[in-house]
Amino acid sequence: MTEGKDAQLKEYTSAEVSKHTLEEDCWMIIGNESNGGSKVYDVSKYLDDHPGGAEVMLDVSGQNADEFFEDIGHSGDARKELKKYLIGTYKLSEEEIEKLKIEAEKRAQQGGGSPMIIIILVALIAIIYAYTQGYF
Ligand code: HEM
Repeated sequence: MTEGKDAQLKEYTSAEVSKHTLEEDCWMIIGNESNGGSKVYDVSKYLDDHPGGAEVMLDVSGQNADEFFEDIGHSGDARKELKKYLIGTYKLSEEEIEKLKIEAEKRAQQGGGSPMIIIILVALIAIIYAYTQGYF
C-alpha cells in the first residue's frame, strides 16, 4: 500500500534539501502531480553508477531536479532505480506557499485585464472601419 508507506515518509522542506550538495551527501527533489508528487531522494550512492554521469547530478544537487529528470526522458528502468533512493516527501514551507499564492493571484489579475483590452481594441477597429465605409 503506497499510501501507508508515504504516510511514514519524512517530510523535508527545500531549506533542508539544499544542505545536501556534496558528492558524499547528495539529495534532490524529483516528481510531480502526474507521478505521485514531489519526493526527496538521497542519490549519493548512485552518482558513480549514473549512466549520464555524476556531474549532471551534482549540478542539480540540493534542488528540484524534476524538470531535468523529465526532459531527458528517463526510462522505466531509471524510474525503478530512482525508487531505491527515496528518503521522504517534499513539503513547501509557509513562505513558499504564500509566494505561490501571491504569484497565482497576480496571474489571475493580469489574465482578467487582457481580454478587456482586446474587446476595446476590436470595438475601436470596428468603429474606424464603419466610419471609413461611410456608415456614419
Ligand atoms: C536518482 C536519479 C536518477 C536516476 C536513477 C537516473 C538514471 C538514469 C539511467 C538509468 C540512465 C540511462 C538511460 C535510461 O535508462 O533512461 C540515465 C541517463 C541520463 N541521465 Fe539520469 N538518472 C537520474 C537523475 C538524473 C538527473 C537529475 C539528470 C539531469 C540533471 C540526469 C541526466 C541524465 C543524462 C544526461 C543521461 C544520459 C542520456 C543519454 O546519454 O542518452 N539524470 N539516467
